[in-house]
Amino acid sequence: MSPDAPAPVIVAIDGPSGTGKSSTSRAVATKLGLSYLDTGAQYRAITWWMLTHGVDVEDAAAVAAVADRPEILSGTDPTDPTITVDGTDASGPIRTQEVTAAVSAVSAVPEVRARITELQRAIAAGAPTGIVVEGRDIGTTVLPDADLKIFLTASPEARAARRGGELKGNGDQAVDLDATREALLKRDAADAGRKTSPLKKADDAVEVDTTELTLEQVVECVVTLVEEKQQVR
Ligand SMILES: Nc1ncnc2c1ncn2[C@@H]1O[C@H](COP(=O)(O)OP(=O)(O)O)[C@@H](O)[C@H]1O
Ligand SMILES: Nc1ccn([C@H]2C[C@H](O)[C@@H](COP(=O)(O)OP(=O)(O)O)O2)c(=O)n1
Repeated sequence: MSPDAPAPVIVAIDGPSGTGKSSTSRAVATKLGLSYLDTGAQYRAITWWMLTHGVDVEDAAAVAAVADRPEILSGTDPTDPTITVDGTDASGPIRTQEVTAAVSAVSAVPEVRARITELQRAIAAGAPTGIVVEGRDIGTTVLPDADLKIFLTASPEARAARRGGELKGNGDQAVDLDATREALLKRDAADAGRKTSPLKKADDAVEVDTTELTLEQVVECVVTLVEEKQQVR
């Protein structure tokens, strides 16, 4: 790195499902020329591997025993994020309902978290200009020294409507918003209730309630906060 290149900036964005973490993180990273890491995709990828290898995802010991087996690679270009498992593109299969229903159980297993956390820290340390990392425990556990921590929230109704919009976009005509809302809340409860590294706002995170904000407004807000941090460094 040249002597006057700015130090890499590390941004952690956490929050429950449907609060806008992925869309916000990708847009902020693109605008600021940073790398991007979707840690939920990594937990989904290891869950998909468990399901396709016949591992009982409710059996924590069985999951722990093979947690180091899958090779998970994340591409960190925010305009084209990729994920492969043992060399196979997993971007489609990790979004199925089957994986969504199993991911909280798999990601609660400490050996899974240790493995994935190590990958995440290595990726963040290797990002040349810095990185936006989004998930549930980035500000609290993975990158506690991040330059900026954001915790996104939104009402369950707004989050269900956003997810419902995505399902409709995928061709699903009969989206039941109540069922979507219940499924989101159930996953939030599992993610916030687990022992190891639960979903939680870091004490020094800035909380942004996105219920009444457009995506553009949220992105603008986070970009401004990153730029403020960069100026004082
Ligand atoms: N502030 C917002 N207002 C309206 N829709 C939004 C907003 N932020 C995100 N969305 C939309 O909501 C959906 C879920 O957003 P996403 O970024 O995947 O959330 P998360 O990563 O927190 O689960 C996407 O379709 C996205 O375009
Ligand atoms: N840092 C993280 C990121 C995700 N997880 C787990 C818990 C989440 O329910 C799943 C899926 O995360 P993902 O961000 O893909 O979820 P949604 O986009 O909200 O559907 O992974 C986690 O335990 N820790």
